[in-house]
Amino acid sequence: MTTLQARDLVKDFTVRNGLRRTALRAVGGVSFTLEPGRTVALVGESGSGKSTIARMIARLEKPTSGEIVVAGSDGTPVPDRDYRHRVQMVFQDPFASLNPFHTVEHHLVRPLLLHGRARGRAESALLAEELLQRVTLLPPGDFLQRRPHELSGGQRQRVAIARALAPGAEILVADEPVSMLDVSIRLGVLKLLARLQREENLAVLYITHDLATARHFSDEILVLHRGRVVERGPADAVILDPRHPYTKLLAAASPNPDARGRTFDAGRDVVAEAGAAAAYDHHTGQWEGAA
Ligand SMILES: Nc1ncnc2c1ncn2[C@@H]1O[C@H](COP(=O)(O)OP(=O)(O)OP(=O)(O)O)[C@@H](O)[C@H]1O
Repeated sequence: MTTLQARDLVKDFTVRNGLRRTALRAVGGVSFTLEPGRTVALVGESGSGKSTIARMIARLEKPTSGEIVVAGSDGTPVPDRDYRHRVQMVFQDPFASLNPFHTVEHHLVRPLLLHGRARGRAESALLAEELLQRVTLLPPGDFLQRRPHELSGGQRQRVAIARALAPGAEILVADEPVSMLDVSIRLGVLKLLARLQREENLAVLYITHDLATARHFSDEILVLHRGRVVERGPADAVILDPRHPYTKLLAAASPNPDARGRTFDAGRDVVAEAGAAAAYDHHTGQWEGAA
């Protein structure tokens, strides 16, 4: 099985400010490990650097410094050409990530052939059916010839997950995979990811701004603020007993009681605590009163 280590990842972007160009540090030294059968959640507000980390893991963006090492079960790094088989991404927008002109079968057969998982049409058609079974689009025969506009948002996201699995992925990076779906179908897609992680021993990086689902669907949580990890630990501990003022603030601001941890139990005290702790000094980059 495959393990991924992100070590001290840094990403700087150059941004134009009128005529001037300035450097923006989107990710400032983030490290974590993705292991088979475990989910790590990256949580943080918009702009905290979550997607940039996902894009670096998926090799859509090059780190400014730091490294990402993917190793097989014997601990040796996998060759570069294997990286893309093993590490795949599920994007936020299932409407944009599928090609409206192609059938579901095409979306699955293409990576199967491209990554050498199937030889020829018959084998790839069979494997495409198997992939649809794994993401519970049943019976597969009902879905193979459909085009994206003939699917619901949840069904599209299942196709996107099946496509990510097609190359033989063992590490899935899911970047806000349900935030664009109807609330009523979000849970189904998250449960599917959890089942795949459990039954197929996948390593999952779950990126979200939703603390409640991070708590329920991950083993470890990393809280990101301005590109840095301000708190990390076992999911329940981070949500139920947050130490860092920023985590407390996020938890207190969450509309979902499940994510509020002590706030949910202790009512106004912790909200007040979070409010008082929300003193971020933009000049020093420090949080006042951090525990
Ligand atoms: N290509 C880019 N060029 C310049 N700046 C960028 C680029 N991509 C991201 N940024 C900046 O890097 C910072 C982190 O952005 P990122 O998209 O990683 O955050 P995020 O936590 O994923 O936010 P969201 O939830 O809104 O996607 C932001 O300030 C963003 O404006």
